[in-house]
Amino acid sequence: MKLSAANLTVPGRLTDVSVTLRPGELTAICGPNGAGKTTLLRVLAGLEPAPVKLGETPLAGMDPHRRALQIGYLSQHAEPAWNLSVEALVRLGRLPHRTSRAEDEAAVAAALTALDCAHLAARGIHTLSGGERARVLLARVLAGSPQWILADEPLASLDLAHAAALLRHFRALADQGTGVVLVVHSLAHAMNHADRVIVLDNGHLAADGPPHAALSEEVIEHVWRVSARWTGPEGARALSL
Ligand SMILES: Nc1ncnc2c1ncn2[C@@H]1O[C@H](COP(=O)(O)OP(=O)(O)OP(=O)(O)O)[C@@H](O)[C@H]1O
Repeated sequence: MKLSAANLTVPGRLTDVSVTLRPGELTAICGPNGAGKTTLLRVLAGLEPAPVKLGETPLAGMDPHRRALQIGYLSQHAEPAWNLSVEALVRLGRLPHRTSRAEDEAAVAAALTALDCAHLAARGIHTLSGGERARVLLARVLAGSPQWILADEPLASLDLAHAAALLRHFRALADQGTGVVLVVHSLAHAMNHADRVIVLDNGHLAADGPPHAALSEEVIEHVWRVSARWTGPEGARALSL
């Protein structure tokens, strides 16, 4: 089912933004600081009142339990209040499901493994490094096996190897039909790994399309006010400033 918003306006934050996101695609949302990326992601996750639809059903009227099964959201500044063990925290991702204990445990184990967190399972979340904590919080989202994953800067605190592994995992999920929507600041990540890029500029939709078009040098100059050149082969492009 598509996730769509038509003529979305959040006063002072988004102006007349229309997007239709498709399952099975990896979509990157890019834009300068304050452009409205987090606001758009939160709205698409149903966390702020707005005319967003999943298929033909308005998110606002959807049963919260059903919505939680469909949409997994990772906040940019998630900070668990309690020092739960990593395993207990990731298990919270199973809360919307009414499945057997064995199924839940299998999903938790798979999510921990996918994010390279299995060795941290018994640790308290407050004892982890920033990057480890970021991986665990994303593992919690993955454990819920949502149809849509909306993640706000999931790569921001990951080292090179974990970022590469996570991008491969997102690609595999998208190829299996999950809708993956990521806020990213690295335009090279968006260019090389996304199927589609949405560019926001000061609350407005500046571009929406395949990466080579949405992140053309002209768009980058216009939106980021930076003169930059793409170099290197397709799939491994680098941005030279
Ligand atoms: N709760 C709020 N109330 C009022 N204004 C807000 C609120 N949250 C964000 N804003 C403003 O809305 C604009 C968009 O913010 P948003 O967090 O969506 O930007 P962003 O593109 O995610 O930025 P960044 O790259 O810095 O994380 C900014 O000008 C911000 O100051």
